[in-house]
Amino acid sequence: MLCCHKGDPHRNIIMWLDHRAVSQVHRINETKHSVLQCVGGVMSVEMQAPKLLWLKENMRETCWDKAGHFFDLPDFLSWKATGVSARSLCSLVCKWTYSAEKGWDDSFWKMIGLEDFVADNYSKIGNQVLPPGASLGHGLTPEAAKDLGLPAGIAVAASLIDAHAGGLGVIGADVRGYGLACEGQPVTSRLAVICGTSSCHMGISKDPIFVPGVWGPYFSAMVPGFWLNEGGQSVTGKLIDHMVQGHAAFPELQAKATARCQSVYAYLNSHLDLIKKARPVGFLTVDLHVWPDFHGNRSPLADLTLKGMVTGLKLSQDLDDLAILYLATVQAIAFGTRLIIEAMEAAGHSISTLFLCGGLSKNPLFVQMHADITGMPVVLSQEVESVLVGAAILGACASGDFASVQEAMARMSKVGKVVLPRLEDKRYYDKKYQVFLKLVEHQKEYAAIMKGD
Ligand SMILES: Nc1ncnc2c1ncn2[C@@H]1O[C@H](COP(=O)(O)OP(=O)(O)O)[C@@H](O)[C@H]1O
Ligand SMILES: O=C(CO)[C@H](O)[C@H](O)COP(=O)(O)O
Repeated sequence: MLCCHKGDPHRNIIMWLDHRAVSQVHRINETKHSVLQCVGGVMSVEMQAPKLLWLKENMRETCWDKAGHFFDLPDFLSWKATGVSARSLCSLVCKWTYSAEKGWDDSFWKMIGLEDFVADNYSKIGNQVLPPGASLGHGLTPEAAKDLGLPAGIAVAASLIDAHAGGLGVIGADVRGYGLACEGQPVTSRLAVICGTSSCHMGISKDPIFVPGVWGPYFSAMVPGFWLNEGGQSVTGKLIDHMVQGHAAFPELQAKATARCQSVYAYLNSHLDLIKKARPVGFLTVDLHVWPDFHGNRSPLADLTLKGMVTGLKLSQDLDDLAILYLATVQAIAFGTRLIIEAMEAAGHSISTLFLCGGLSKNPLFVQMHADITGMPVVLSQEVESVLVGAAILGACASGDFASVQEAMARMSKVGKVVLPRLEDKRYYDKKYQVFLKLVEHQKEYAAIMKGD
């Protein structure tokens, strides 16, 4: 989020999934600057440096020269709540190239043409940095308290990015008694997957691990004292909505779901159960395959030019076709998670259990497909809004209820349900995964053919 001092107050935000800064991110990546090592070797177009450069190059007079501060959303919210413009270590490290050990790297900002920040000692993007959970100023200001209907002075914590708050809300749960492979193992064997509009894959380690195409290692950016690697998929919930809502049978689906007082996804899931006959539901996509990068690939390919692909379409467009296309899309997202996990494991992570949260974790089909396709058990939290649990953990630390984030995590995250993989279906998913990998290989070949003379 970027906040301008003057200009149109209704248009002072750039959304996280905004991809306008393509030319800027290419130039940033061409510098091969050492800070890029901590974003998987390639900076994402979604990060703040390319967006800032875009603003300087395209809105110099109306925004760049006049802006008081440039904020990430969580820092903007804590500033509005307390009047304190200190930034969270999480946002600066994960999105703005700040290093927990070395601070800002002047040479990077100079090299990409944003030397202005160096000259004014980073006052507009943050020169006071606090660990997530630290108490900010004097808490909620009287003005913010009035807006929120809360007492003034309530403790406000230095924030976490939403995905990181979700990770904090699930990854530390006590798993004793569920027979999970991660029981009695270090917390580093758990991968938190926060699945909403997009998905984020948060793995932690005791020592820094460099995973090509996966962001990090970021020290203490999620769990204090641990390094964080963050994989991600730029559109997941958004992709499912897009595929379903854009289908010719969507009006029929909507009418039928409304008549049953169900969400379209609950209706589709029960429709798939009806048409699967005796076979497992996942087998309905034997000849329908999707590559899910409709908005580029964030991890592990780090290629924003990639596009979505569907193979196996027929002339019919009825509710069965919609349901099967929806299933193939859900599966494609789960295959994307498998690809990210493989990249993380190849670099040194050892992951045995997934902890899912976010809007998509409310969808039982999405959860089961993640278990089946990765071959790992999926833990769902008791409190489905785990991002809010993460925020509450930070608040509890800021108000002094817990001495450390780790202690608050262990006490406040709770396992709700465990979904096991159907290992008997493994061979089928292994074959579909082979096709999945071929799709991207072929897409790259098409691009090369079209580039040739
Ligand atoms: N009850 C539900 N059943 C199935 N899918 C859901 C449900 N609720 C939300 N979703 C999916 O989750 C996505 C939004 O997730 P959410 O975590 O709310 O978003 P954000 O990441 O923007 O905070 C939607 O795009 C939708 O696909
Ligand atoms: O910052 C992120 C990753 O670090 C998330 O992608 C961001 O929080 C947006 O999430 P969503 O698109 O699901 O709302």
